[in-house]
Amino acid sequence: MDDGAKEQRDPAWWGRRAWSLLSAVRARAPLVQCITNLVSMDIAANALLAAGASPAMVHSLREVPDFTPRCDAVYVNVGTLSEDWLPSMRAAASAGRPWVLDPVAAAASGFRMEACVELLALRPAVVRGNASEILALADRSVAAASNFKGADSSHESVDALEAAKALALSSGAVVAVSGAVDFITNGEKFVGASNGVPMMQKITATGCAVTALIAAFVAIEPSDALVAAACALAIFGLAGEIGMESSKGPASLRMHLIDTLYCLDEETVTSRVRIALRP
Ligand SMILES: Nc1ncnc2c1ncn2[C@@H]1O[C@H](COP(=O)(O)OP(=O)(O)O)[C@@H](O)[C@H]1O
Ligand SMILES: Cc1ncsc1CCOP(=O)(O)O
Ligand SMILES: [Mg+2]
Repeated sequence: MDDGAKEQRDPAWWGRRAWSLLSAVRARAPLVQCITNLVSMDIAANALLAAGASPAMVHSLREVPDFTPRCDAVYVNVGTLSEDWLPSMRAAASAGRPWVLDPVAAAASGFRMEACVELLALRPAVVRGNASEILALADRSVAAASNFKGADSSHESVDALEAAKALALSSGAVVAVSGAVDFITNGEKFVGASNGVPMMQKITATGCAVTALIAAFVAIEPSDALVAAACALAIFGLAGEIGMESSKGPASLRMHLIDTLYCLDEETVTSRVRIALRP
């Protein structure tokens, strides 16, 4: 077992790591370029701001040479992919900044799957998807199944563990599968983050927002994308958990989740983040 793995067997270590990364995001306000889908722009930008980062929804190809090199991280999301945006995604992903991919509804079409596969070859630090997206991407398969649900998952995160491992090994990226338990792997280690509430699935683009948050954490910790991704997922889930205590349904949860993300303090993060290295 390496030294990192020894530390990571201690749940309290994760609480301290999550707090130190959130504090660093607040202190350093990393600039995150987001080339993300039209549905998610608002919640992703608000989640980044509430966490202390600076979002910039900049997607013109002509702005990439000037703008992207000045960013601390890049977030690419194919949720409302079009021919026009793919060149910007390629260029931003190739600009030498750490970047993160959200393969929304990867199996929706051959065009989308090919785009995801091409982007994967540009070495994202992290790929975060729901279980159906990670299963499809690992297989490079376009949906034939009758239970295909587009941007929503028709699988549990635990169903995609092997796929996540294979995808991490074939791409070199850290792969995060979200769900009741979020699983994060580099192909060797598996970490589980179990904060969150099921109602988060009833708010559109929560997955996109947490991938944006992963990009902000990767900006702070580019050399350990596994830790960055696990801590971002747990922090976002914790904000959902606490936000749910004051919410009646998806719309109020959206508001309370963002407020909670903004207000999280050291005591709450260190005592309530639930991350564990899996055997
Ligand atoms: N059953 C669940 N219980 C707790 N949290 C969940 C559950 N399902 C999803 N989440 C959380 O909701 C967020 C979005 O995940 P998910 O719904 O899997 O992504 P997507 O929106 O891309 O389909 C993540 O933070 C995840 O941890
Ligand atoms: C509904 C929808 N349609 C295209 S992108 C999108 C949002 C998907 O968000 P998430 O992946 O977080 O569910
Ligand atoms: Mg998604």
